[in-house]
Amino acid sequence: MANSFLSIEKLTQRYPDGKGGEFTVFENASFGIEKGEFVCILGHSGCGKSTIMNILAGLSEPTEGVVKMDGFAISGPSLDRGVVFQNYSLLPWLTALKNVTFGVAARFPDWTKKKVEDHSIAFLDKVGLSGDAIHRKPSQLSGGMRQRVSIARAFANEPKLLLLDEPFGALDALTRGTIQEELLKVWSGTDQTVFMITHDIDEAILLADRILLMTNGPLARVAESVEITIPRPRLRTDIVEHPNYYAIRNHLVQFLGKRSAELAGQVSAEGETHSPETVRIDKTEHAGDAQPLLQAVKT
Ligand SMILES: Nc1ncnc2c1ncn2[C@@H]1O[C@H](COP(=O)(O)OP(=O)(O)OP(=O)(O)O)[C@@H](O)[C@H]1O
Repeated sequence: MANSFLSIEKLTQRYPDGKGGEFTVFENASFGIEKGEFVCILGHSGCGKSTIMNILAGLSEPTEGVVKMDGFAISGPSLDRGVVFQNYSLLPWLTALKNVTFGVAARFPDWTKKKVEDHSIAFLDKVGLSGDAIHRKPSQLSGGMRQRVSIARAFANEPKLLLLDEPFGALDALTRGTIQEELLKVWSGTDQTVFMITHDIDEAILLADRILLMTNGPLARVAESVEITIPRPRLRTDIVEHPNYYAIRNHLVQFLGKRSAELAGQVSAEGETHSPETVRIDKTEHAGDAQPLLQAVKT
């Protein structure tokens, strides 16, 4: 894990409790993410998902612990790490295209104006935006179109790590479904690593290689790492037919409905590290007859 592309080592976050003391959001959390992986994190409100994401983005410092990317400790924001929030955060005075070229030109200062523009147009096209729409300002676009611009902008900058904080939270279900598939399309052609917060179990199964499950806070922990044993490319309409789909889904629902509370609030022993347990659920014939339906292996 310490050799992973992204290595989260003994991360602890405490905040003042407003009564002169402090409370611990999570303690000694340790996990790794490999290059090119798409990892989603699921957990109840307040368990510390956004706190972890802000630390990975370099927007805030943990109370203790370190995050390393490519072996180097993260400190402060960097163009190597792109963030997409739920509220789009586009520059309102620029067109959709200019919102993308703005970042690309900063990231690749040696490129000609034409190269920057062609590259940006190609990424907008991948998320289904072309023609007139790319010359409109954010206020003239729908919520779904704005979020497409945010995603195109983040991928066009080619950061090593993309952090997505509930990017589809504000969208209606139909738009959400289309953009999820566009996101997969734009990601699958790259070796970019994605870490995404979502509250939507089906979205996480569709998108992720692995889902990290957090117990409830305070004193939350990343308890499990559930492998999504459904081959890619995945389509929303097809994956529900896969023999592993409902087995994985039920496991996630059980965790969030029950075990996230049962496992919550455990104080660590001095110096203890909390690494998630790997959970692999495979009901396909390739899994082998002798294999149990659910394997839980400590990493
Ligand atoms: N700057 C801060 N000062 C004090 N407490 C904070 C601060 N930021 C977050 N918290 C607290 O830390 C805990 C974790 O917050 P965080 O936003 O990371 O949770 P979350 O899992 O992302 O929740 P949600 O799913 O609702 O977005 C919460 O109890 C929150 O109130």
